[in-house]
Amino acid sequence: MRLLKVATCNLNQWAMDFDCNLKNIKESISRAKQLGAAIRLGPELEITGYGCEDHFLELDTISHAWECLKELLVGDWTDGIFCSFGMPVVRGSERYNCQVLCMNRKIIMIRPKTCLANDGNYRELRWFTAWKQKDQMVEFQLPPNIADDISQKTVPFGYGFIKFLDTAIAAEICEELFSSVTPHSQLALNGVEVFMNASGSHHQLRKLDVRMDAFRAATKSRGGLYIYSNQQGCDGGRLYYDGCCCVVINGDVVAQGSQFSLKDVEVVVAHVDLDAVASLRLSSSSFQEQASSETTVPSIVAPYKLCRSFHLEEPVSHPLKIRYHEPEEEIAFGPACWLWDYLRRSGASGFLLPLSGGADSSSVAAIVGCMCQLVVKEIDNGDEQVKIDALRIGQYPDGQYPTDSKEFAKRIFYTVFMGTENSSEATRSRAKVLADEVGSWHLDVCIDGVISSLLTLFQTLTGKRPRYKVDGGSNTENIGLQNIQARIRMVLAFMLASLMPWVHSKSGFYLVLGSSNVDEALRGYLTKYDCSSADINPIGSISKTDLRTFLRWAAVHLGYSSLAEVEAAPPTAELEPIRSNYSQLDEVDMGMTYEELSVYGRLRKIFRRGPVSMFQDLCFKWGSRMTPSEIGEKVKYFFKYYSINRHKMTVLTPSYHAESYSPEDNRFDLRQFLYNSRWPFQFRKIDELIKEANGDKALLSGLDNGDKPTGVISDDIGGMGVAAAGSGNPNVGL
Ligand SMILES: Nc1ncnc2c1ncn2[C@@H]1O[C@H](COP(=O)(O)OP(=O)(O)OC[C@H]2O[C@@H]([n+]3cccc(C(=O)O)c3)[C@H](O)[C@@H]2O)[C@@H](O)[C@H]1O
Ligand SMILES: Nc1ncnc2c1ncn2[C@@H]1O[C@H](COP(=O)(O)OP(=O)(O)OP(=O)(O)O)[C@@H](O)[C@H]1O
Ligand SMILES: NC(=O)CC[C@H](N)C(=O)O
Repeated sequence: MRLLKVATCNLNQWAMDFDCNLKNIKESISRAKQLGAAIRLGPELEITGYGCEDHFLELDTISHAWECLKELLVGDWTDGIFCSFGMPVVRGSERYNCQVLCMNRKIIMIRPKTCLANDGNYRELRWFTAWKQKDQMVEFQLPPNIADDISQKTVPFGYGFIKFLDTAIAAEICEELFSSVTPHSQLALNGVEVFMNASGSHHQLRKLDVRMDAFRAATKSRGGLYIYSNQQGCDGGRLYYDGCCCVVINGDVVAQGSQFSLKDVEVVVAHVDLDAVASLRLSSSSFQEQASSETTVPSIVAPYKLCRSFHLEEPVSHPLKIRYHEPEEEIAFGPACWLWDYLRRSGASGFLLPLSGGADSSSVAAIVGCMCQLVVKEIDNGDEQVKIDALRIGQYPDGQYPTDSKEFAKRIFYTVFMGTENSSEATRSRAKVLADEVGSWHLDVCIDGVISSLLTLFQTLTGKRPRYKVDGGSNTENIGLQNIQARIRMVLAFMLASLMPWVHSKSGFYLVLGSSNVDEALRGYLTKYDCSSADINPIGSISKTDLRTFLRWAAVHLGYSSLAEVEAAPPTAELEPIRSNYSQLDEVDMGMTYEELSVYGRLRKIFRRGPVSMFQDLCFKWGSRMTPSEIGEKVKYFFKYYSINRHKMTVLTPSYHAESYSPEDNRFDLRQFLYNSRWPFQFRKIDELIKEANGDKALLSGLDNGDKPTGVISDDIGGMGVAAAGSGNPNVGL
């Protein structure tokens, strides 16, 4: 037997905070050593933090990373433990994203990433070059100050693996695992038994199974020990890195860390028998045949043993059932943890949320409540760092600390209902009841006085006073009157957020939370610079359909029972007067349902459909209940409003990135914002197709929601109901 104990970790790094990152790295090594591990793996670019972005272009960033690495190497950190550290390295005139492999105060090898992540949220090619040379490693000259201090001048650099006396180990860096030609397949045939994947991978709803399936597939038939490490938390941007460090052997998960947590450092270990890997490989004739003819990958020798022979001091790790969160839990915990990191790192004293009693702002209130619950739970579990942060943010007197989530919420969370004559008693009271359940400090204000002052000012200036449509006003007047209310709310929200702490004799400021959802953004059904313009938004990339499912879940599982009523109410902006024969409803106003918007949103972004191909897809999907010309009208209507309002995406409040259908313009869904909203060429094509399909007469039978006409659209494109994280959702891109 070759018994090997390995440790991997989730680290809550912060881009450019080298002290914080180094502290976490040291803590993870200490714990790995205490647990008796022979290997410690950390996340991708852990020394700088993964999300440094253009700071990677600064040479300071590279030299600080070396300075931190030197500190690890001159101390006893790497004594007796093989460590992988993630950091950027400059070689000549190229910058590489590397795993630096060290042991016993020496660098054994530097492995640059060969396949960079450059889709969706990732832009690694902007900062790094992919290492392309696969046939030999090169000699890397260490920076002089490092070389002197660790008495080592050079180190092998490149693609390859390390032959220890009792096993062979290689790095595989994040995206490489998901690429078409994976390093691990070639390395396994070269005899590599242990793979160390350092990753910087963000949370996306229902994505975890894609990752877990990849680890299992990498090792199930060809055998192998796969160790995965990831960042966890908000490292300074819109992404939440979702940890889930784990260890997999021959397709079985034997250790799995948390996906959502407030901890700065989480270390998991596994104790495995590497002979199980050798034995599986030797039982496969095809593996041996292919191994015997595989091109030789460069390797270097490290004269150390990492394994122990048979002993009974500790059992080997057994296969575990993989833990997947339900999507509703993902919506609660991911944004809650992201908010906590943001809050404690921003220097703010809490959050302020304009709470309308509607589905969106109520979801945000529930997420903040969930954050408070997690904080109290973590303090209860003995997490000192969470306690220190909570005491500081909550400004507790000496000797007191949070023991109750509602009490904590009262200190750090203001909610404010800003009613007008157009608000209903139902929404006002729903806001109040939910605030009581969550524990926030709730304010209820009437802003009619401010609105009428503005209108009087306008009248003095122009001699005219706009009227609502129901009172005989034009469309322009109607929109103008709505937008005044919406924008005043934004101004008032920021005013309260900066001055309420002063009113309550507290220091600091509160961050304003936004609560617009992805569908409203996509359709542009929001006022530019209204209450959707906030400091940060935890639900900005989540669809209304998913939020409603979340509300039903949260009513039960977070204990905020009033959310069930919030969910059941029809969505309304309450910006127009309510009359016996009129009340404003979102779906009527928008000219489409939220469910339809979800379908358009997914087809547009995830399936990269333009107007014409979206029309074609929807003919298959909706063909049994709508005519092609009806579908054509719907598609045109959607694209018209999408394009008219695309400019609003340029100023969208920074949002937690949770979904691959997000229309967020700044980092993820990069598009122009001035369109010809008549789409003349595309709409003409749709008209031609309708004509060819014989217009209104052509009804396709047997093809509806559940059918998958083109093999592209899955039947869950409308929302969360169907697929949970572990159920193999085909819609998630990594
Ligand atoms: N191409 C372009 N590039 C850059 N900017 C452009 C632009 N076209 C217009 N604009 C600007 O955008 C303005 C129009 O946008 P905006 O001011 O938002 O106004 P608008 O989109 O006309 O109206 C807001 C809509 O949101 C709805 N709504 C629903 C629910 C809630 C809320 C709420 O806020 O609570 C609002 C409301 O009913 C109304 O239909 C123009 O006046 C102009 O300043
Ligand atoms: N009466 C109100 N009091 C406080 N805030 C409000 C009020 N009306 C709207 N807001 C704020 O403005 C945001 C946008 O308003 P909108 O009417 O579009 O609501 P929404 O996006 O449907 O959200 P909700 O479902 O929370 O009403 C809301 O999410 C909320 O934060
Ligand atoms: N850092 C990376 O290489 C990211 C890879 C991949 N797209 C992921 O999300 O996991």
